[in-house]
Amino acid sequence: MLGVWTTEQVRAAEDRLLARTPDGALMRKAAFGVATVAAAMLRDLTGGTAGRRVTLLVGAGNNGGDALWAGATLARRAVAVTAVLLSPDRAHVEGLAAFRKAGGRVAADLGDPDLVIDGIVGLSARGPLRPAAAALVERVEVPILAVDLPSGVDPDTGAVDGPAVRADVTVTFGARKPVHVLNTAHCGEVRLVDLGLAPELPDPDLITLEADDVGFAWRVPGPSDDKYTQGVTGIAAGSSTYPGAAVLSTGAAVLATSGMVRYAGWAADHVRDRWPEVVATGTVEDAGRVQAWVVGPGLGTGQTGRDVLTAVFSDGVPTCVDADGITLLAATPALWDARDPDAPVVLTPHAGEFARIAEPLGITLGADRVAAARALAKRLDAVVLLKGNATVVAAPDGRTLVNAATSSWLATAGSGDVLTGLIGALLASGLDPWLAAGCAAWLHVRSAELAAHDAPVPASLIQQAIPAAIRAARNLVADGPVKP
Ligand SMILES: NC(=O)C1=CN([C@@H]2O[C@H](COP(=O)(O)OP(=O)(O)OC[C@H]3O[C@@H](n4cnc5c(N)ncnc54)[C@H](O)[C@@H]3O)[C@@H](O)[C@H]2O)[C@@H](O)CC1
Ligand SMILES: [K+]
Repeated sequence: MLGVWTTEQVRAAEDRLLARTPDGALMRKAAFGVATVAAAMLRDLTGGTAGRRVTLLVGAGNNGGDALWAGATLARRAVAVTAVLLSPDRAHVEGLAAFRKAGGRVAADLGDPDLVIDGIVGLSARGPLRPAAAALVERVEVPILAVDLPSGVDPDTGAVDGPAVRADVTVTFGARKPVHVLNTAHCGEVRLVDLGLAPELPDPDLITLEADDVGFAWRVPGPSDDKYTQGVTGIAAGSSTYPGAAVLSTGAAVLATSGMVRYAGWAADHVRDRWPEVVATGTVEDAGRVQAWVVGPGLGTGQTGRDVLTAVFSDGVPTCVDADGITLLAATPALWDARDPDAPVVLTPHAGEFARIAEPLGITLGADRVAAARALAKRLDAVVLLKGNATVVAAPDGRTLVNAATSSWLATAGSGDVLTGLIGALLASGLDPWLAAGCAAWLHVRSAELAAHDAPVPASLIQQAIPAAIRAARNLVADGPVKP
């Protein structure tokens, strides 16, 4: 599990650390980390460092100071370093002096570099790149290393509202900030330089799950388990128009649990044909006992859908509501009345579904996706999994995790149905609903990575990669769930 802290939290922690650290020591440590990564990138790109060319884009604050100190270190290693000062009067004084002393050169233009270091703006960034910086960045044709964060991207929301740096690698300091998990497309690979900040940091604002967290959370059957004790997942999905949604979500649940899966709905024959191990019936009432329900994928938004949702809620078990289920709740809020207040609900909207259900409640999906997901989770007393390139999962109590996509191959028809089935299986296994949604999101991304191999991948192949993704997560957990 990796922690993520807001810029306000990081700033306060840095102030406490700075108070007991010699002047300039933290900046030099940060800059040394930048120089080390820059040298490694140069070696990868060109086979060496001596005589290679690096251009620094230097803004007005300490972020530019980091770049200048890093430039000084590189210049001492015989790299030809040029600095373009975007605010020459406000450039970091000590950093600039060290840079010049080491043999760095100040110039008005980019030159012809092998690598560019973005030290335009860091933690204090507000809004997109200003025109002069934007014009320079637009002309960069070589890899970019961003200092702390890619300039022009909002540090706390990852939002981009105009010109911004798209980095290949971002070297950040002390703690990950929200931008690093919310906008991996602009950050590229994120490296963290340890500044010794940990003792000063409060509890993280967000977390992001790693493979071993997911492996640890996955329920492994013991010798006394049978098909019922591991949790039975119920799937109420599909219609004559969308039988495929039923097959995809049910199959994902089958592959994600060694317990049992029941299906209730129109597509029972389709489901049985593809997944003979599923106990399939026509209605929720006939389905038998389950420990969690999935409701919504391909369900339709008419009276049948409303009846199914009501029947599922009346069962009083943890429930994941997706797709048409969300649209139904948005159109007919009275459907919530059937919910047992003690039974957790997980909602899995994409941006459009989020707007549908949240806007009537006065919650809009703006640049701050974390704030929006948290507000809706609290308001509806439900876990909200907001889909997107970075998936945000907020619990009603405020716990929030972000799962960053590593590519966009998951954005394919039916992919959401697979995710829903995974969530259902994890809910049925008794996992905390927030963690269940987070682990499912992680596994979904991993399955797509394994299935895609840098090519388009249909949802049915993402589904087939589920066992391999579970194995990848579980392999990191020695002898089962023993993590302290
Ligand atoms: N505080 C510390 O202990 C440390 C800070 N470090 C560095 O210091 C950075 C923060 O430095 P600062 O607080 O001086 O601020 P920045 O360097 O982030 O920003 C400097 C100034 O740029 C201007 N600015 C804001 N948005 C802009 C935009 N879109 N385009 C152009 N200019 C813009 C503002 O006037 C702002 O005050 C961190 O990101 C990190 O790189 C590191 O040296 C590690 C230690
Ligand atoms: K930067």
